Amino acid sequence: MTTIRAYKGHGTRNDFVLIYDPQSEVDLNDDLVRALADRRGGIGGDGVIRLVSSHALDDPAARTAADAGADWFMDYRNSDGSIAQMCGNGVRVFGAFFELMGLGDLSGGPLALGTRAGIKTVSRDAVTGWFTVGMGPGNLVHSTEAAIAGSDSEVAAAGLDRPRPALSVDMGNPHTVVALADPDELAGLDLSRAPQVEPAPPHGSNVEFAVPLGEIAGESGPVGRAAMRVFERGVGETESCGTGACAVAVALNLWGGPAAPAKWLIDVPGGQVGVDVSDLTAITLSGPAVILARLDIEREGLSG
Ligand SMILES: N[C@@H](CCC[C@H](N)C(=O)O)C(=O)O
Repeated sequence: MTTIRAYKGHGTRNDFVLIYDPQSEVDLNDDLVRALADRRGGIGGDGVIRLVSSHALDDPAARTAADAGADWFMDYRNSDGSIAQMCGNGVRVFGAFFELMGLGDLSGGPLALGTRAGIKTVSRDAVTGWFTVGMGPGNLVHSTEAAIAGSDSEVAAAGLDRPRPALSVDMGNPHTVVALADPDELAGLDLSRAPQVEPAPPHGSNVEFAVPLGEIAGESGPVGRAAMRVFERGVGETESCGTGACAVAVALNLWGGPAAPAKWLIDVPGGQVGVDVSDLTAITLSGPAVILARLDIEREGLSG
C-alpha cells in the first residue's frame, strides 16, 4: 500500500486537496490529480495544490521563482488534471497551509511564493484572519478599440435569451467577463453546461457573469458591490474564483469609467471576497482561507 498524506481546505468554498511535498517526491500526474479531486472515489475538490520547494520542482516557473528568491512554489492543478497558471483563492489557502505546516507566521509579513503566473505574495491580517494576495497585474487580453471600449467577444450560456458582449481579462490565467442586468438573470443561468465564448480563446477561458449591486461608503472612498457566478476552465461551476473576482473588478472598473470605485466587495455563491484595483499593476485579493482536515489516503483505494 502507498499512503499519501493530504489535507482538505477551501477559500469561500472553492475547495482544494492540498499536498505538502517539500522535496518534490510525489508523482503528481493527471491521473492522481483527477482521482484525488473526484468527489465520490477520492477526497473531492475543485483543484489540487502542492506546496513544494521552488528549488526541488523540475519546472521552469519554479526555477524562475527560486532564482528570484521565492523558496516555495504553488503547483496548481484543476480537477480535470489540467495545469492552470494561477489560482487566487488557492494562494490564500496555500498561505493557511504554509502556516499549518509550521513554515512561518504570515501575520508578521508577506510570503513571496512562486506560481506559473509569476511571483505572488500572501499575508494574514492578525485581527480579521483574512488573507490578502498580491495578485500582480490585471490586463485586457486584446488592446483593440472594441476591448478598450468594453467588449471584445460574446458569450452564450444556457438560461440566457441571447449571446451577451464580454471582455477578456488576463489575470495570469484567462477570463471572460459578462455583465448581466440583475440578480434574477444571474440566478437563472444554467452553468451545468459550459458557456460558449466567441471567438474561442486559444487556451480556453474561465467565464464570469457579474451583476453590479451599487456602492457603499468605505473608509477611504466608495466601495463597489457586485455578485458573480463563474464557470471555471478545467472544473465547471465553482462557488468562488479569486482570479475571476479580480477580473470582474477590472471589467467593472473599466465599464464604470473614471467615477467607478477602485475597491470592490464581490459576492460569490461561497461567500464574499474583496478586490482592490486602485493600481492595475498590483491588484489585491482578500478573503478567508480554511484548512478542514488531514487525511492519509491509500493510493490503491482511489477510484476516480
Ligand atoms: N479557482 C481559481 C482559478 C483556478 C484555475 C482556473 N480554473 C483556470 O484554469 O485558469 C481562483 O480562485 O483563481
